[in-house]
Amino acid sequence: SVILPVAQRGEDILRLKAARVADAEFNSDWLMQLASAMIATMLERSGVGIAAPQVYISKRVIIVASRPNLRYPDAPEMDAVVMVNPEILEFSQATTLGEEGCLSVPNERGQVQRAQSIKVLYHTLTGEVMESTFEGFPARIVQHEIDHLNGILFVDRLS
Ligand SMILES: O=C(CSC(=O)[C@H](Cc1ccccc1)CC(F)(F)F)c1ccccc1
Ligand SMILES: [Zn+2]
Repeated sequence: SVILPVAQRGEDILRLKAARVADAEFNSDWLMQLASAMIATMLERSGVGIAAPQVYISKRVIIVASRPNLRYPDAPEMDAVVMVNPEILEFSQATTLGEEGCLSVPNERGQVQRAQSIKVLYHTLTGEVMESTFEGFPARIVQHEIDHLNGILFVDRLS
């Protein structure tokens, strides 16, 4: 499906606080098409996540799709999870330092401190409310993507 352009560091869209998806938008063709275009764009750029502001849509939608990779060889293989209006309800006290990269900050990698596990409340594309716990690399991706919804880039958090 559609591959979208990805905003790069320095573009204002990446620094905005994204708007919540309105109830009327759930189950809409618009939201479905946005999610599938985000997934296609993420896969094309071989990412493990992506946030709507990165494709110039300032709305609170993220995709999380962990897979084993060079840096995290034992990362779980996950089907892409679409999270609408995600909120982190709990952060573990335990944190881990781990390498991150970003499709909006090419050619840069860095060590970021993140909570080892988190409890997230989010809506599915159909508006169903989900509450899930994530650990390790998937938890890291969720925190990285929710940062994008709040105008934060991983380079702002380099240790
Ligand atoms: O697949 C990537 C490319 S960067 C990436 O997939 C970002 C997600 C991400 C990678 C690594 C840690 C946390 C989040 C995607 C972004 F920028 F749209 F959010 C990768 C980079 C470093 C470590 C492991 C994997
Ligand atoms: Zn990023």
